[in-house]
Amino acid sequence: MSGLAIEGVSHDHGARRALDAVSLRVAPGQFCALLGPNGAGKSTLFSLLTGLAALQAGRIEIAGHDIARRPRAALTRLGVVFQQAALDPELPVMANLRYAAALHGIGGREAGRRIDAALARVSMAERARERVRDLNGGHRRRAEIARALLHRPSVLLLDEPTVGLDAASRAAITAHVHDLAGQGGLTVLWATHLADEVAPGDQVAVMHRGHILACAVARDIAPEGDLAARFLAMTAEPA
Ligand SMILES: Nc1ncnc2c1ncn2[C@@H]1O[C@H](COP(=O)(O)OP(=O)(O)OP(=O)(O)O)[C@@H](O)[C@H]1O
Repeated sequence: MSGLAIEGVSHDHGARRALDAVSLRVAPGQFCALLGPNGAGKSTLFSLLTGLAALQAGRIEIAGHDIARRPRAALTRLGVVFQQAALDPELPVMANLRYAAALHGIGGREAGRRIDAALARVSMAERARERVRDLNGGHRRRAEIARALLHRPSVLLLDEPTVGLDAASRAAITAHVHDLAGQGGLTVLWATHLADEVAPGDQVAVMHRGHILACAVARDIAPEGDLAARFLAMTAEPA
């Protein structure tokens, strides 16, 4: 399948099991929230999806390419927005994106076209000439998302992309990325510990202590509509 497939992935950090037989499928064009408290294993899963850590057990396919057997093919289909900023704050958005495009071997007019398109997708076209340092937190994150779209990935990973943002910026980024999936056809895996970033029609994988506890449409996990309360109940630690 051309979305994202994770099958039976287990991972140990020394004696500590961080992931235990994790399986998850995200269909093409679907937005999936990976919802887990601190220590659930989200970062470990992301490091496997991005090829930063080697798979110990199980299988990962990105847009139909097995990450262990065809890492290059798999990783070129993947866009990643890391928690840490990937843009140079002293440079304008445009210069940052030209550099990022060059890293993908994209230059000249094609780079200009891709940058314009990527910025337009996150409503940032008018900020191309501003220095990253001068942008507010929400616009910085949107510029990071534009960077991740330059090579036209089919799967986009975002690792807690709203950390440190105010409520309005959080809502704007969440809406933009939902649009990238719904209208743009991107497959999105969005790691968060905030249930209010999930729309009722989103797929949600609830993760806790290295396990996927539930994977379904949000309104099926919390039929009364209170996903935050349901999430807390599912992941509550004994007092
Ligand atoms: N390098 C490491 N060495 C040892 N244990 C680790 C290492 N990285 C993660 N762990 C442990 O693995 C488990 C999963 O951690 P991970 O960082 O993947 O979770 P997370 O859901 O991303 O949490 P957070 O939101 O706090 O980053 C935790 O128990 C953590 O302490």
